[in-house]
Amino acid sequence: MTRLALIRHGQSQWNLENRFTGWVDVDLTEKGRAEAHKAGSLLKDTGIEFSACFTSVQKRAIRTLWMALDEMDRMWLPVTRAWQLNERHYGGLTGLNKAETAEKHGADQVKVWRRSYDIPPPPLEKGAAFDLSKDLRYISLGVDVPATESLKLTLDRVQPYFEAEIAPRIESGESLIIAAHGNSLRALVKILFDVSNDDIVNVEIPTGNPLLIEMMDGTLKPSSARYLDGERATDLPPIK
Ligand SMILES: O=C(O)[C@H](O)COP(=O)(O)O
Repeated sequence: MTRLALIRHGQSQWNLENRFTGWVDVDLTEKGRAEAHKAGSLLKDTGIEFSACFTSVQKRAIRTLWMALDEMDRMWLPVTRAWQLNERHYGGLTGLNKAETAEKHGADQVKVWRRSYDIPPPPLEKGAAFDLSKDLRYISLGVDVPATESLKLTLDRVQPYFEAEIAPRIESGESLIIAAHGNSLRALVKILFDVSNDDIVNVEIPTGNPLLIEMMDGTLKPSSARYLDGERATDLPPIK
């Protein structure tokens, strides 16, 4: 049986402050670190041997993976860091408080920006605060930092990477871990569970709670899926 474990990073400092984060490289809170440790403990209890891990180039996901692997006593596993697994870029909303933004623009508009499939937040102005186009990691990777991303634009960078680098290894029978972000994982869930553009609005990924997906051998088709921390589980799309 091939498994894929998806882990959204533990609570971040800006999750705690309820601020739109996107590509800003905030770290985990103490609660987020505890969530990462618990994620590792839950994965260890499954007894599953994973062969490799993938994460983003953002420290909240990288550190979550490190701490989970530490709990699993598997820190030696290969880890690939890919910008394609970064959180969705929140554009001009980056750094703003989500509640204040809802007061200013209306809760419905914020829900559209946060959870709709193809409507991006307003773009971030070049040179504005949180403009990461001069960030050394993206310059060294030759990445053109987006001004904003809808979930569709996020999926348009996640999917090719997943299909090129991760899917073939799952199809060959490897069990893998992906530690990433709320919206880059929503993109992956949309792909794996064939979720419609309308239904993806209702998919939420909890922090630091491994989503363990069992795949039909040799395929990318989920046969079962569950969050390992049942008390913090959110609704999953149906398996078709
Ligand atoms: O980027 C962020 O603000 C969070 O990591 C995800 O935010 P969201 O749940 O509002 O999409």
